[in-house]
Amino acid sequence: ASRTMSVRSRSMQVSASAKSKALSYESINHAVRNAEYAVRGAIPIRAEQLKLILDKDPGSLPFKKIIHCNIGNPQALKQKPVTFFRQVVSLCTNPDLLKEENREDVLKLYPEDAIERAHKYFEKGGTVSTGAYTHSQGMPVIRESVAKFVEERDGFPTSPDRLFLTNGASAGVQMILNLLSANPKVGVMIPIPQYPLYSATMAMVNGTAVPYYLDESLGWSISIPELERAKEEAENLCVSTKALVIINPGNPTGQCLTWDQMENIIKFCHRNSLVLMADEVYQANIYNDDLPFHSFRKVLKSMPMQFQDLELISFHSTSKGMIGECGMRGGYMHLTNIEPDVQAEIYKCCSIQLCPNVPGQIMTDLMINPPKEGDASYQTFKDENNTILESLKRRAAKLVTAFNSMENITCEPSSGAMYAFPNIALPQRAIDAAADHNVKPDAFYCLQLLEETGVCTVPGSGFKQVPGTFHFRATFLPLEEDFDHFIGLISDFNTKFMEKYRS
Ligand SMILES: Cc1ncc(COP(=O)(O)O)c(CN[C@@H]2CONC2=O)c1O
Repeated sequence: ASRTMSVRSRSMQVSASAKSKALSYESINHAVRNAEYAVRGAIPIRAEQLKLILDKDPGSLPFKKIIHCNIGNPQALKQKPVTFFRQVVSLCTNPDLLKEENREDVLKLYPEDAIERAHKYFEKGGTVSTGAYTHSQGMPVIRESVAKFVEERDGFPTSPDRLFLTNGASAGVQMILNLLSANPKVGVMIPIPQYPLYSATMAMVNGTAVPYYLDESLGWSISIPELERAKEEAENLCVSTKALVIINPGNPTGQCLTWDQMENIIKFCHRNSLVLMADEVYQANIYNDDLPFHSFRKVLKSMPMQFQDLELISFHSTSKGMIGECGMRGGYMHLTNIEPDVQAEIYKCCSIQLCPNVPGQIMTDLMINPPKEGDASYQTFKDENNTILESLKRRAAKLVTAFNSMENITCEPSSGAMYAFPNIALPQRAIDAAADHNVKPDAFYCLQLLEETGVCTVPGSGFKQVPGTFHFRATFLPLEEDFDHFIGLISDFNTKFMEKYRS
């Protein structure tokens, strides 16, 4: 019987391999195949391979570790979580810690205000357990808190019903891009360079990405004539543009918009009947006091009545700021002037996903509603927050200055976000060598940098760029104690690279 079984199972295997697979590269949705996401593309994939080699044989490569500067993932580079936030989330996920009979013991480990805050999520408008599905838009008690945050930040009230908590900003962005892309001739304007969530998602939903170029010579600013040009070019291709994506502060470029620039963008969207998608995930990552963050909602609400029907969708995330809670997958999207029947469709999409994850919802509330002056945990929170902010400011300035001191490299200031995006004037011989290796020139530079130093970055081609220009993106997230070493690795590599390929 066992022999029969083995023959039968072998014959079934043969038949399976002989029959073409139901799921083959050729048979899958080509829209998925067309999507590209360089932040975790070829260079980071190679970095993972090198890491496995180092794990097996530590001395086998010209460096001891990989420095992952390809992704804005602060806690992966040893940034500590904010104490109060993790105290509250841990209290919420272990119900025994909130039982009255355990209070005396729990108070030995947790401050009273953390226990008090944790209870809030299990009261009216909250949940019964972090393991239970919540309202499709997220817990009402948290959406009320976000509405209060928005009103205090902007000076204009909003309703919790216009807020949707999301599994990171990505989930919200993808839902809206999908909703917009009614057919392949619908266009969404996206910045170049851009965070590739946008171009990848537009490919996946069979929409048309309508690129508009940021002006590197003007600090990556957005020009209205360029927006007009891009939209007109799309119209000439019979593409009907429905939305404009703005990332402010910018990723990968780090620029921050001024109030006037934002007003002009709103006017452009209004006169062209475009939905404005405001990606504001880096709103707390502000390093230049002369360029403070303003939300698009605040600017819009401050403008004359004629603009007050502009359709605006704003996105926020727990992945950035001073907290870097990327893995918690928290965030929200905020609808302004979106038609009720369209909001109902967005609600349906959220309901199909059931609900955003509950720890991420709680982290979203903690992000926008941290300890206040007078709370037991306020001083610790304030010290932790300011320490991280001041360090990010120093690292941003230091990395940009370092890039500007390297041969054939120039770099615009990083006034916000988590990245520097230097421009490399690659010698022709390097461009030719890249062609010989069948890789794009800036990818060739990034690959050589990785193979020789362990520093993992993302080539500018992964964010798209003006043809004939070359860039790469590096985060400034390595801890300050490692920062000089990190910069030295890139600087020494660049000197050797330019020496080797100097025309
Ligand atoms: C501009 C922008 N929008 C949205 C997101 C998505 O964030 P969530 O984690 O909330 O989904 C990111 C993440 N930043 C990516 C990830 O790390 N490095 C990056 O460039 C981003 O940079």
